[in-house]
Amino acid sequence: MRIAVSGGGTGGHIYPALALIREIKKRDHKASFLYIGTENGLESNIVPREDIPFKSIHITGFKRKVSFENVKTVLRFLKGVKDSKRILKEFKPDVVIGTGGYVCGPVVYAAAKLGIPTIIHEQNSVPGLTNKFLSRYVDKIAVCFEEAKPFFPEAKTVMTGNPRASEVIDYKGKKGLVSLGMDPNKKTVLIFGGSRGARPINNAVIKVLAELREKPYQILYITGEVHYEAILKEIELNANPENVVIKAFVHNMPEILSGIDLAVTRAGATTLAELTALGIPSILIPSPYVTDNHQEKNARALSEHGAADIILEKDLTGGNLVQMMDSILMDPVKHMDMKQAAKNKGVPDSAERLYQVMKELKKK
Ligand SMILES: CC(=O)N[C@H]1[C@@H](OP(=O)(O)OP(=O)(O)OC[C@H]2O[C@@H](n3ccc(=O)[nH]c3=O)[C@H](O)[C@@H]2O)O[C@H](CO)[C@@H](O)[C@@H]1O
Repeated sequence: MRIAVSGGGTGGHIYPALALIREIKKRDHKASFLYIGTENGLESNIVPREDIPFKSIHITGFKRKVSFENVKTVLRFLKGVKDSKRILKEFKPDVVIGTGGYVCGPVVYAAAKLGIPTIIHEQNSVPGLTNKFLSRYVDKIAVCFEEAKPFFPEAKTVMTGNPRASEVIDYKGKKGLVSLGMDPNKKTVLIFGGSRGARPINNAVIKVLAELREKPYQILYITGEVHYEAILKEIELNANPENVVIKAFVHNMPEILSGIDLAVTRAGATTLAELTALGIPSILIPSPYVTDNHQEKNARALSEHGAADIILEKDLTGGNLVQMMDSILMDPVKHMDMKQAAKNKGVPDSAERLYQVMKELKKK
């Protein structure tokens, strides 16, 4: 099968696409792939590491307010459609799949207009603008939350889950933590603010760094690439406790996740798919800056089942974060219950489900 994939901007849209490609490679050795992204999204850094052919188009997202920028965006969209058509005609895919981010708009729209079978993958409980727009033109819409279904035409929509769930369950043990110099015999908390990091989470963590030194657990704290240098400068004064390892970004997240006991994070949908597939309890601090507040809805879909605790950003302090981490890690019964509840929400066979949808589309 020849498959063109498009998804970008942030990790939450890129990693599901890569996980799907990885799954298909295992099952169809002859499959070939083309990834279409932008030069300024995280995809231009992440995808080439995976040895997948990468082409870029130039496109920007719509501003929600009326502005002249939007006129330029429409022009760029039309140019993006033209460029996508040229790339697609050359590659001749059997199926085109979009995994979110505004780059998918022109690519998947162009594919639909060329009569190529198309799918969009919506990771969130509330769809973004691009997927709402594309849902009219595509053949299938794959979703990860029951809550997302009502936003799309029923006949086209299918529940697959997020392929990243299938990728992370292939990793076992604490090799990833040990490679960072961490102790495999200690309980571990992973703190990160999604794929780009989150300043409010960083602010809260920095304030309690010294206090964390006394804890019987260790912490892997990922700041996000753009915040890293500033954070290091800020904590020079406090000195970094030995049980806290600080990184800007890790490229081997599945290897890390298999070894952790608790995650403190934003409520990005791909992160949640990973945590639930592995049955990892979490403290979620949803970003309030996303479309339709979808992260809080993602988070509630877990917390309502006991799989996660939520701290809203407006209530976040270093103090209540540490208190909540302690209350989960120091209470084995609560920890076990949350693990089980998280696992119950996981969809570990997502990649296979999505691949089936693609195969059926190709047959038609
Ligand atoms: C601000 C914004 O618009 N965020 C959206 C974006 O989030 P974002 O890109 O942060 O997405 P997620 O939290 O869903 O996924 C982050 C991904 O990056 C990986 N990772 C993270 C840190 C690191 O050091 N290494 C690493 O590999 C995680 O394991 C995960 O696979 O896409 C998500 C999925 O559509 C949405 O739910 C989020 O609302």
